[in-house]
Amino acid sequence: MASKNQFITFNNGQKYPVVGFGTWKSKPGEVEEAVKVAIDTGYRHIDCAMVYDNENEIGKAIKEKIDEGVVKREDLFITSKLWNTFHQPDYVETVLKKTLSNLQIEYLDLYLIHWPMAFKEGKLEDEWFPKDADGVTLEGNGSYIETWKAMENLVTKGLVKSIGISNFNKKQIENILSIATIKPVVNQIECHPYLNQKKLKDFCEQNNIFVTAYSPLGSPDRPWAKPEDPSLLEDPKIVAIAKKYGKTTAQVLIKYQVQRGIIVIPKSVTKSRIESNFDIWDFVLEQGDIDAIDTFDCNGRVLHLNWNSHFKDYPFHDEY
Ligand SMILES: NC(=O)C1=CN([C@@H]2O[C@H](COP(=O)(O)OP(=O)(O)OC[C@H]3O[C@@H](n4cnc5c(N)ncnc54)[C@H](OP(=O)(O)O)[C@@H]3O)[C@@H](O)[C@H]2O)C=CC1
Ligand SMILES: CC(=O)C(C)=O
Repeated sequence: MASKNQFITFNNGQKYPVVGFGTWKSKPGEVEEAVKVAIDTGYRHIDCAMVYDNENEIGKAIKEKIDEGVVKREDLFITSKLWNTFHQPDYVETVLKKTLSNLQIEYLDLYLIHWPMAFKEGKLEDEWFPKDADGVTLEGNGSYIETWKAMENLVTKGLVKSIGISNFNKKQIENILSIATIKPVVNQIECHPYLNQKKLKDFCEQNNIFVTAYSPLGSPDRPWAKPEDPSLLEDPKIVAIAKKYGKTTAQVLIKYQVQRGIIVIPKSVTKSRIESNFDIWDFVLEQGDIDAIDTFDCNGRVLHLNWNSHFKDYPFHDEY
């Protein structure tokens, strides 16, 4: 199994592995083993979030691999995200420290504001999705601008190496850039052939911000998926391209992002898939195939969280 990876360089000089390992929906009981397999396979970039409710187990896997001597802490690139109930600036450091303690590490390589929108402010023991009696998600007073200032303090204190954003649209990025002392290094967004994010990617690149593609395989295990939804992994056009290279559709979907200069974080808890998703270094998609895949865009967003579309900072009303 090839264990090489490509690295990109953020606007602050930090190098980061292009292919990372997703952990949303990886359940306690399976995620520890999955992260160990990932590290053994050669992944060094692990994408976490407090809201995934599994950082404790990921921390155990990381500690075990460091204790075994398989990796050193400085070989790993660990990302986590500040959840929407924690946009109050005074609380940001406390929440980050809880993530560090769950992951059993002293610093994060990258910390993201998970969404621009603020939910009703909470504490660590509270609900991740606070709702009223009718089940409607409650908006908070937090502002991502104030949150960003608190994120900058984490860099100054050495608790995180880089900071970034996730699910931000163009206008929201402009708002951050207009007040930032420390600029975001990435915007982590949904990105795959059905939603290739060309315009937002171009805008991010013009501002020296990398895009990280989440749900690069179309997130088939998202909790709200319906049997009749289109399946990216089984799309005959992508299957045909995969056959041409003798690769799996997942390998083509991952390599498509790498060749576009996009960081990509596929998730799996299946050993053979964890390994094959990382085994993408021995082929190059021809430009004609990349151009063809670019035409599959159909604004096919799967992670719209549209039950929050009444929030002032809901990001998906704008074109991009
Ligand atoms: N910032 C944000 O708001 C968000 C961030 N993310 C991050 O991005 C990561 C990836 O996105 P995610 O939504 O999980 O979905 P992905 O697009 O990575 O798809 C994961 C699904 O694909 C399956 N799969 C993985 N590899 C293969 C393969 N080779 N062949 C067939 N099926 C495969 C997995 O199954 P199995 O596990 O059973 O092998 C799982 O069901 C997340 O885990 C998370 O870390 C995701 C959503 C939002
Ligand atoms: C999966 C995820 O990151 C969400 C729902 O924000």
